[in-house]
Amino acid sequence: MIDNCLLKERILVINPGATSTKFAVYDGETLIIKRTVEHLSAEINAFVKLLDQYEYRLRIILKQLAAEEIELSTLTAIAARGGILKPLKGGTYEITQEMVDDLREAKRGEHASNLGAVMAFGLASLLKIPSYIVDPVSVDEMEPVARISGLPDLPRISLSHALNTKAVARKVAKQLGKKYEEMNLIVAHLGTGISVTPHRLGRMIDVNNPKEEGPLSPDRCGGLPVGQFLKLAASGIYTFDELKEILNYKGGMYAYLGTADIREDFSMASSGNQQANLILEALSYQVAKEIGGMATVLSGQVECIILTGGIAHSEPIVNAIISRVQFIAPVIVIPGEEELEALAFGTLRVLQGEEQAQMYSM
Ligand SMILES: Nc1ncnc2c1ncn2[C@@H]1O[C@H](COP(=O)(O)OP(=O)(O)OP(=O)(O)O)[C@@H](O)[C@H]1O
Ligand SMILES: CCCC(=O)O
Repeated sequence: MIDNCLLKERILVINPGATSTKFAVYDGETLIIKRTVEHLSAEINAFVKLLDQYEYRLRIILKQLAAEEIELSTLTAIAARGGILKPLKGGTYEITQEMVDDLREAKRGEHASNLGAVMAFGLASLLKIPSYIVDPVSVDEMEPVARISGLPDLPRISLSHALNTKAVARKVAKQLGKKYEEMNLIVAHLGTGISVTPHRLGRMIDVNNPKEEGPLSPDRCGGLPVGQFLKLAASGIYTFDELKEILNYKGGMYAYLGTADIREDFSMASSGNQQANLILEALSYQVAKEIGGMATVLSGQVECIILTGGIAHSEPIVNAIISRVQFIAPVIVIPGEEELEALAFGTLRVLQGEEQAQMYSM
């Protein structure tokens, strides 16, 4: 039964992705609507900068809410996936003008999620209601030792799928009758980017930043042989921007096979494409290797390994990873992501006074 006081809050949740905008409306903990609007690449690519998509994406949401007869005046808060902000510990943060300014400037880099807080704040300001982000991609709970890279000028950076990672970790802890803050576990988020995180007693104490480390993913290179990359960068074949695009959007599986959709790779492999087969094998091999490394971060004290994200729908990939890592700990598979729910629940915890919203400041 739903607690009556939960019904007082109606939250609009916004999660902008690279090629889609997902949004939902929750009454308390109850999902009212959930929609994913896929954007045509011709439309999205027409915008020079990511933040230029603000009105285009917001208009789509408003049109859909009107079609569903959800009055904007009934909303009591807006939640959005937080972007590449300054390093923050996990939790729910009130969106402020300062946060929006940082995201607009993309001081720490561009990412589709940078749009989330900007859209939420813009609409919430008009409606005179609060807006929040939860566990943004820049959650940084790394131990000092994990920050060391090998070159003082280049510290390792904590960027990850923190929102989904923490949400599934909490969910599994609950299923096991424990608290997230009492467990040691590893979460591998297998999406368009891949991040593998060891969680110690509720903190993400290390992680591979998918933009520059770890396994190859559908469209990111992950870690590269750095000497060879240096020669490539100095060769003049590519401009700086082209190299950046390769690292972030045209690397990984896409670079080898021309698609970031793993289902297409499987159909190529099943029609006899040996390269497709090898790259699929490499993906599970590299994910397993990363999980093994993160198990050492937890000194082998791993209660469970969670596989999540879109690729966790793929049985062959999941089975290949499990066969290599099951000696470490039991593996639990939670395909897809729970980001909209995590945003709604994180916001609800604040609105109901269970948790205090943290303030973002430089
Ligand atoms: N049902 C499915 N079966 C197999 N693979 C799937 C399925 N759904 C999605 N995928 C694969 O998952 C990958 C995308 O994962 P996901 O949708 O989690 O990424 P995203 O949300 O775009 O990015 P990210 O998770 O990095 O923020 C793609 O390679 C896609 O082919
Ligand atoms: C920026 C961290 C998450 C991702 O790679 O998409």
